[in-house]
Amino acid sequence: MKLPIYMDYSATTPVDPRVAEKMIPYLTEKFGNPASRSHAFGWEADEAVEQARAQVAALVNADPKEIVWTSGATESNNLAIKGAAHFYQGKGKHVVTMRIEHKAVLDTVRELEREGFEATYLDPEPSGLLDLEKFKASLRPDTILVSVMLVNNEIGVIQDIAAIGEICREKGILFHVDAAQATGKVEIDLQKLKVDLMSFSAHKTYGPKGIGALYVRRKPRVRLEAQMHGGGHERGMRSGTLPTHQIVGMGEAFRIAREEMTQENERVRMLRDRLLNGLKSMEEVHINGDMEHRVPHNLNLSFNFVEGESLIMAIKDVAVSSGSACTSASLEPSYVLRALGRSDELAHSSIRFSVGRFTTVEEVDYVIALLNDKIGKLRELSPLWDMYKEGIDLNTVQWAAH
Ligand SMILES: Cc1ncc(COP(=O)(O)O)c(C=O)c1O
Repeated sequence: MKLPIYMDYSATTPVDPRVAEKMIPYLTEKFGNPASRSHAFGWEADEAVEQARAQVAALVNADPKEIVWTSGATESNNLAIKGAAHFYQGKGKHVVTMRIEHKAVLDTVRELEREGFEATYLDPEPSGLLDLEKFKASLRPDTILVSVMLVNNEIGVIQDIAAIGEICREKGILFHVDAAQATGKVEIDLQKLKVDLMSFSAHKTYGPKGIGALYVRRKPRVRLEAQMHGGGHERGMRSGTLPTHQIVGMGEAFRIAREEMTQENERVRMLRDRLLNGLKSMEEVHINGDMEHRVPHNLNLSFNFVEGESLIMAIKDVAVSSGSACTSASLEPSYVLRALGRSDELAHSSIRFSVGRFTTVEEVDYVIALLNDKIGKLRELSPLWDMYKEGIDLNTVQWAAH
């Protein structure tokens, strides 16, 4: 078995070798600009772009004409939220989202607030799920847009976007969904869902980085104000020469996802559940987020009485994400876990494990053994752990002020 072990598939995935193989000719001999309408190089590239558009549309049961290429889910979220808010601002200036959205949504909504829009950030239930009654109560006559993610990147919880969409449609409010973490994990049927805008990214689904797409509903038609101005590509919604090789990669990655999703989810769920069983036999291990409404590859655990930074250092041969300060750009413990009502301590001691297509049983068993060993050792160094083991209620202890 090769070290380090990769268990951070929610951060990014390797490009599937089948995807890479399809991309290479479009970097070399098939290098034409898909916007060149007057010669065979352009036609060849354009054909590949349109085939990929159909492959992306097929995974989510959309019309290929509803797919707009972008540089990734960050750009798709920006285009959807700012594009819709700017276009429809005459109807109202209120936007609703959730506190556990990805920063690509939260910071975009904050930007709208700076422009004079108003925003409501809904808290999830402790499970991570949105309470539909609280959601309904947040809507106002001037609400023009709701943005709720399908799958949360930290805790893997799946929101009920079918129900949220019904409520939005009934009230004539546009509904945007960030589905960056959902493709290949969750069935998405845009013929059935009342979703108007949906963001996708290739690199979370075994495609290349730097390419994504935005679904823009045609019936009823959704309009957007462009955020990138130029040659009028993508029906004026997103200018810029299309990166054919990246697009071909995304198309092939989504084709594979559609074909292999059922078996892959089964295998990945088995690995995730094996990991959970091997870790939860330890004391004071807390699961973050609902386990029932959750993608099969994600596990987010807090290891009480262990400092997140020390744990990450102790298991440096295993690539995972931490809800703790020093491994992320911000100094705060995970805002997602805090929004679930987790204490700072538990948020700091959290680890997100995300397994995937190339994870093996051997790797899972190695990680289980390593964590059991290291957590045992780290806890031996913790005075709080000693007190807990002696049966002292830590909530009643008077700590000295510093
Ligand atoms: C839920 C979610 N939205 C958006 C993004 C940003 O996607 P991209 O890296 O394609 O810009 C990510 C990835 O980190 C994500 O997990």
